[in-house]
Amino acid sequence: MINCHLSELEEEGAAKANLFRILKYARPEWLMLIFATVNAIIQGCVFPAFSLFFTQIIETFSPDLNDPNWRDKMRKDGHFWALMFLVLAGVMGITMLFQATFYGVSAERLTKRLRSKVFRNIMRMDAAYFDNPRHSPGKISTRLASDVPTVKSAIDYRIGSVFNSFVSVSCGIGIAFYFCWQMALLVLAIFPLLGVAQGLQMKFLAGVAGKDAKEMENSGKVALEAIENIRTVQALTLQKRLYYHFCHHLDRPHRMNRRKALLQGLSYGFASSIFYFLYAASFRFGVWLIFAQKVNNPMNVLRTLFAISFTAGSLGWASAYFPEYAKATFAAGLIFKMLEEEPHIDGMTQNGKRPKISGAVDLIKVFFRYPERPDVTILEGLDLSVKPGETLALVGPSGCGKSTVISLLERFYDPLDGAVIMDGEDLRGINPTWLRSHMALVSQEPILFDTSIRSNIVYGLPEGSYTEDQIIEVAMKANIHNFVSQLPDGYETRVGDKLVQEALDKASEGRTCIVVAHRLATIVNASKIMVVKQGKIIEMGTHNELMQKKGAYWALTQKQAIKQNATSDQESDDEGGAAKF
Ligand SMILES: Nc1ncnc2c1ncn2[C@@H]1O[C@H](COP(=O)(O)OP(=O)(O)OP(=O)(O)O)[C@@H](O)[C@H]1O
Repeated sequence: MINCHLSELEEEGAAKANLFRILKYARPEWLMLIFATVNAIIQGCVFPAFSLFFTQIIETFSPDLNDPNWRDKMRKDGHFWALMFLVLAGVMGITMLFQATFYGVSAERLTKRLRSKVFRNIMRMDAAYFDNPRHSPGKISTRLASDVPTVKSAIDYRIGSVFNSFVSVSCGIGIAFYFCWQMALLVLAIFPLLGVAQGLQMKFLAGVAGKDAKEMENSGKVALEAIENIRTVQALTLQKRLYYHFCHHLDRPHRMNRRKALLQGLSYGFASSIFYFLYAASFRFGVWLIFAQKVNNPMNVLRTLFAISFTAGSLGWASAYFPEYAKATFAAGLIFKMLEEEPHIDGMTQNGKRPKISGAVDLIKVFFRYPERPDVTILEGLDLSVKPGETLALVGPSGCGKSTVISLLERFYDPLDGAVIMDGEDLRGINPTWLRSHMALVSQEPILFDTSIRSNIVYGLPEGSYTEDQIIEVAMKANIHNFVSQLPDGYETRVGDKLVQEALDKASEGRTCIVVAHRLATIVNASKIMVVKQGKIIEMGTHNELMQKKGAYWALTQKQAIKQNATSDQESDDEGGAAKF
């Protein structure tokens, strides 16, 4: 997991973020975090207090039976210390409640803010950003879905246990040295052994788990491939061979699991016996200290021992925070890098001019390469000019750069050299939202069949398998029923690219129109036709002019006529190669 994040960080050119950077993003939650931390600190005092109270209870229940008032004393002390435990219960409950709530709420608020900020920043990005495979939809959605929530574990309730345990252990050590420093030194010398034993155990288990997972993955791969290609497997009678192959891969991880069980047992046994060894050594030493008259109150030996051993347990909870924190720093590194990324063309900026747009378009000596294909020049000094209200058709072989011209006009990309000018203004100076709101981009692929609306809805269904009501229900769900009902022919209105062309012709009245046409029949009436080849305009004129010229355009029309004849039997000809050059 960590290795995978490390390589991702390198790929993204990001660095691990630390707690302070994460906290910087959690600024609005600071007050809540401080309040939760104060509670964690107060809670940290509960265990040291408990260790002291515990000794007092032992003392209360070991009365001096020669004292005639021992019953009264025990009753009084018993009630008092019971009350003290009640106080601890209250403090523990309240501090836990506040900690869990306020750390939890802060973590959720941070996650929500980060998620929306990351998404907003993604929305600002330009087309080149999305062309990059590192920003594929899968990667971006993983960042939003899993990496953002991982960041929150740096400031959720687990961080409370770190403060809590720090306070707890410090107070425990303080109490221990206060009551019997010799004993404190001994206990502190032995305690790290317990930590070492547990640490070794964790490390050893993690190591084995890594190799194990890899082996298991191999056997899983065999199973997956075999099942996916079961027909081939059966046809070639490979079942037996695959079975042995699968078992072979299983063998190693399961053998390791058995070994792991034994080693796990050994390390658990070792770690837990160390705990009692600590007590054994401490009591033995305590007795020696008392008889050597180094301690005058025997109870102080217990106070010292309990102070450290009761508080040290909290270190275990605190240690649960660090692996989560490590993951959070990686995830935060990736997320913060995404937040810091600045688009070359900011799709949501408020900056830029908002000139009156009448639709005069000029491309002046435009050079362009896609950032993801820097070695291929798509446009090589392309010049183009359209007056307001004119219709310009771009024709040319597939891949010659027609759609690229549209992308530059929409300012999805900026040219490498030259300029795209709208009404005398370089696009780079115009506010992108303003620019785009004055344009309509209509896809060239018709998505409807050239028949009635009714037939489009029931397309492919056998006659009689649907009712009139069902057709209307579907149209209502698609929110087109009202629109369709208002048409003169209602559900019998013919749709399809003929109608689409009509609608486009109407919509383009009085507007500048740049058409990337695959079917030349659709552009015969264009005010200007330009033929693009190898990133340049090689021919320009009206349909009649270009036909008379008998050049590249004429050649294209001839090619299309031949192809169209060849495919005339097909119902839909638009996407069927014939229309494409
Ligand atoms: N985002 C991109 N990144 C890299 N290369 C691209 C990108 N978009 C298009 N291209 C390549 O740029 C060249 C020009 O593409 P463009 O879409 O402008 O051609 P076209 O003339 O519109 O083609 P068609 O008639 O097939 O739609 C093609 O080789 C295409 O593969």
